Amino acid sequence: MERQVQRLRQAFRSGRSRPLSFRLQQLEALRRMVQECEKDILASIAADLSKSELNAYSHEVITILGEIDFMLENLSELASAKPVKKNLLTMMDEAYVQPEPLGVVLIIGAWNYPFVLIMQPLVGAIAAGNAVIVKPSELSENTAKILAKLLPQYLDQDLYAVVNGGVTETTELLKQRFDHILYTGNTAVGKIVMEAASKHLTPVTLELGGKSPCYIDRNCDLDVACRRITWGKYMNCGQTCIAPDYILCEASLQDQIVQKIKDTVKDFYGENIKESPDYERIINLRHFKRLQSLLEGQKIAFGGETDEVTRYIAPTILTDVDPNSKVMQEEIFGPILPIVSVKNVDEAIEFINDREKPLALYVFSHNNKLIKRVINETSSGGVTGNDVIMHFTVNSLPFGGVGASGMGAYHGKYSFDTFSHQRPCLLKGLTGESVNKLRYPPNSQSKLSWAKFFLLKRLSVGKLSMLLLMALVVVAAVTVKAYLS
Ligand SMILES: NC(=O)c1ccc[n+]([C@@H]2O[C@H](COP(=O)([O-])OP(=O)(O)OC[C@H]3O[C@@H](n4cnc5c(N)ncnc54)[C@H](O)[C@@H]3O)[C@@H](O)[C@H]2O)c1
Ligand SMILES: CCCCCCCCCC=O
Repeated sequence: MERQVQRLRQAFRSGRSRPLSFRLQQLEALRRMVQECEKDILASIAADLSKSELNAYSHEVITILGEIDFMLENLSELASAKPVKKNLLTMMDEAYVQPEPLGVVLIIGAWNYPFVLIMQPLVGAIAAGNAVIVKPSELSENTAKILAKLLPQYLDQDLYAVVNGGVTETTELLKQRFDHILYTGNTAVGKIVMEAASKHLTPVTLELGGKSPCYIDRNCDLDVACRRITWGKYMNCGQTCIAPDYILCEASLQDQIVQKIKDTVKDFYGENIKESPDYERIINLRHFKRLQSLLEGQKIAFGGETDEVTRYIAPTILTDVDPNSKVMQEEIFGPILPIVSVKNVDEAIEFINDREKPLALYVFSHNNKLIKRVINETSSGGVTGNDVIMHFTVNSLPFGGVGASGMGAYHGKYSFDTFSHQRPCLLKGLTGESVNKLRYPPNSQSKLSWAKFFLLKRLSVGKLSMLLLMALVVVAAVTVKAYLS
């Protein structure tokens, strides 16, 4: 591992990854890879998650093609130096922020969207000019293998590498020195990653999980709300980091919600859900058993059927759920949807604020003021009002958690920024020593007064030019008057 990281660092130091032309060429190669190898990529995702290839395309490949296109279109603007406002002392100088690559970065992905969670940060890291090691999840082994096979065929091999493996390999990898680590996965491992990174003072982006609440207001189109929730909850068999984890609503809405979700499940997946190409399976036996145990002692209003051999768990709804029960203590990450009753929106807000900050928050209501109130009085990684999941798809929005659901963000411009250092640059000339005397010893009261004038007066360059122009006009008027008289 050490040698591999060193090899990448050497290639980074050669400066090869920096020119925009090189970055664009690598991003184009990445796009070619996705297009030319689409069949193999889809087959791998499909095999890992018992997913149809159509769903593999719409859940994962579309996002990546969109992200690559965004970077290709916007890279030159993102990477350009941004001039900044100056003060009176620096008005003759050049001041700007120059984004620069961080160096060698590590991207660790999770299994539930195994292609997106490696490729989307990789696009940002390449765009920002870094060397990159990606470590796909060992649980989605087919996608891990295809990434290890394809990426070196399309990308510069000295700058970009794939390391496959499980805990042992990742632990070894984390001993190395990186310039940034972006990790996606559960909170417990997030802490391990952060601790390892701290040994080298390496900054981290942690894309973690949590229980994302979904509040349904009485004043709401329940048909639409339930259709959207059904889609977001049972997509990928509930194994989505921003799936609505549980519903909060007034007790009187509970039965209607159950009925409407039940009807939608039938519309989406048919009478025999097991036969539906759109309904996935649980990733492994450990997660299957964990999910089964969450059903124990619960009132199952819908679903609940399980099949260990195929790791099938039916779309399930639990009603009258006790907030202290096990299903409400951990992120569900499966197709089980508890409904917890609250008296009103005040109680919903209190319920959310009594718990860790979630990765996503959903509110359904016709009342925009109520939606805004819930947003203003709670905190979460992201929010979608009157829908679920969709904020993930807008790459002009930063995607990430807050508090226990993570730190930092990526997607689009935010990926570029995450993998860049915003370097402040001030370029002065070698003249102007008379003004500089103000800061050289010996200090005096009068120097301090001048320094205060120059540094604290809220005089922008614009205002100063206006003042100079006015002074010029006055001088010209006086001169003309003197000439005429
Ligand atoms: N915020 C997001 O974007 C996002 C996206 C997907 C998943 N998630 C969250 O991830 C969780 C599910 O993922 P998971 O953790 O089961 O995925 P996982 O098991 O694939 O683990 C994630 C990564 O951590 C590595 N890893 C596991 N144990 C390790 C250890 N002891 N030391 C070092 N590395 C280790 C794995 O090899 C893998 O690459 C859920 O909580 C979900 O909400 C978050
Ligand atoms: C069109 C919907 C795409 C949804 C992709 C969701 C990815 C979530 C990543 C976290 O698990």
